[in-house]
Amino acid sequence: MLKVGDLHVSYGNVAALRGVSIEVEKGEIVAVIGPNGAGKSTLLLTIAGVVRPARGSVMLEEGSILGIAPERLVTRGLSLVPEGRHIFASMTVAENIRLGGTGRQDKPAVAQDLERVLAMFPILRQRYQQKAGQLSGGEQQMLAIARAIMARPRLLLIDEPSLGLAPLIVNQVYEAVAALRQSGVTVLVVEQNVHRALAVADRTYVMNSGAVTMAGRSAELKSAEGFQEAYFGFRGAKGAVA
Ligand SMILES: Nc1ncnc2c1ncn2[C@@H]1O[C@H](COP(=O)(O)OP(=O)(O)OP(=O)(O)O)[C@@H](O)[C@H]1O
Repeated sequence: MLKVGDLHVSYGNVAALRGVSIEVEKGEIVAVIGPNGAGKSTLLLTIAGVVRPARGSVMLEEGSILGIAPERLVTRGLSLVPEGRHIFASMTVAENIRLGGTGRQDKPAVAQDLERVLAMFPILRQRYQQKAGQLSGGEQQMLAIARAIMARPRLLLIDEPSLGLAPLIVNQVYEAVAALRQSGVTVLVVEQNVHRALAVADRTYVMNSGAVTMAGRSAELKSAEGFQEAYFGFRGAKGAVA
């Protein structure tokens, strides 16, 4: 579904990605974990066409998508839920959700998808006519995911869905992410919360200082030899990754 090869990205003289390669198979949930500043968001933003790499390749289903603008990538089946959600606070929940389907011609299917996201996030149905700015952080995260789903992505990129949310709300958000698999959406999620990422993802990449330092099946990764070093970049205290 997605093949990223040898990506190099710099912001001025800060090297954010130093030769990152990852692959995501159709139907998988794949996580990218790593500490602050590892380059996780930069990786997602580069795949989504927001940031231009100095070098490397990004292939979506065999075709290069490098240099294609984010709004055009949506029509190619790739949507991004950015960190910080970026919902429109002064618009209603309904208006925000409908924005995700803008540009789609298949109106009956849009109506079906609307029902699907409201079934997935019942709280959004309850808050349907409220201003999005009145929602809690967790509800806004759900709204951002719902809006992205309305574009019918085949590949959904999600940046730090648990950021700043209470554990109970994080559960709901992650239940929704897990449920996306049933609707045939492939997911690449960036997460600082190692426990959540490993619980939801089939496979996980560990990043540190702009490079992939470890990768494997999530179930095996946490207890794998060298995981602490891969995550922290040095031998961290045993059990330090929660
Ligand atoms: N717009 C920018 N301008 C300059 N440097 C940046 C910019 N965005 C990110 N960086 C730097 O690039 C590196 C990678 O940052 P990035 O946000 O991709 O990491 P991250 O793993 O997503 O971290 P976090 O979890 O804190 O968002 C860091 O050193 C960061 O300071």
